Amino acid sequence: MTSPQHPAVELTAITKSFPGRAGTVRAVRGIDLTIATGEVVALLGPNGAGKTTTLDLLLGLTTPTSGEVRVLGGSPREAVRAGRIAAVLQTGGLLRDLTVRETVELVASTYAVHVPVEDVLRRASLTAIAGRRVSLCSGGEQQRLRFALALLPDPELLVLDEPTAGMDVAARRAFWDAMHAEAAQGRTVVFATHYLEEADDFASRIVLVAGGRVVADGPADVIRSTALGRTVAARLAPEVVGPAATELRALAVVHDVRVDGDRLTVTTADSDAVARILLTTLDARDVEITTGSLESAFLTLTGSTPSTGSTTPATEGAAA
Ligand SMILES: Nc1ncnc2c1ncn2[C@@H]1O[C@H](COP(=O)(O)OP(=O)(O)OP(=O)(O)O)[C@@H](O)[C@H]1O
Repeated sequence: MTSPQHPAVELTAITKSFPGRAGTVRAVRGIDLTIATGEVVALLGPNGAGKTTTLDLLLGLTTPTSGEVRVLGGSPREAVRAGRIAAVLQTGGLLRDLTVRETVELVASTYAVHVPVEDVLRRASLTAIAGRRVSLCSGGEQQRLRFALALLPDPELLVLDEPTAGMDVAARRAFWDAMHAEAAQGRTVVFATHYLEEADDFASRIVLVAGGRVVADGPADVIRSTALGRTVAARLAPEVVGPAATELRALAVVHDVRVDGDRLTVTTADSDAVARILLTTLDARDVEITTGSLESAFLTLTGSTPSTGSTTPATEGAAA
């Protein structure tokens, strides 16, 4: 299924601008991104971060203003034409009067070669509702139908734009269960999401996008520690707490020290060093090291919240 000699995705110095009433909207402002075959990558970012534009570039639905997009070693259009890349987009053409199976059969008839219809229905957990009219399907079921359609050409790369938007928790879980099975087959999956938990739970790598740029890229725990460092908490003898807080605040690797009774909580870039001091020179008890939440990391890195974020792309050429 794979072309190991090429990365699945190579974006080099990509920019994309759109003309807008208030001037040029710079939706993507210089993204370099390489995604290896078999990776499951979340593009996580607030509204207007440039996620959809980036996915559109991968799918050849739009071309970059500058820079180069390579997909599976060729152009996006070549990959789409060969059925090597497929997408589940937020909206898009389902015929309401057809049943689920009829929809899959219709789209299958447009491919010279495709995966058997019953196979994709099963993989998208649609077999039980294959006879249901599309107009009677829930939003989650319609997304699973779009997913089934994306599986028909047996793509190497699946691109999903907020595939679970509007789904309840159970529907979201069912959707990702189906996606997990596809990823386990070695398919590369790139998806955009506002949901931190979704990125954290499902992706092996998170690319945090804000204002048309990549602001962090790595496993969720790396992103957390980049943004926040870690927290070391411990209990100390009451007479030691005050001087210990002063001593720790003086260290360059310490961001913050909070005192609550005999408990000290230290936010630091070097939790090992702080734990060592607490244990060896301050005789601390109950030492705990934790990483911050991804939610806080997101706030620190992008300056906005993931689901209600208001990071706006820069405009230029407008009278300020
Ligand atoms: N065709 C277009 N014409 C003008 N501006 C556009 C166009 N497409 C996108 N934009 C603008 O570019 C910016 C980035 O949009 P994009 O849809 O890529 O962000 P996003 O991260 O996917 O946001 P959301 O999470 O809200 O879908 C936004 O300010 C958007 O309004």
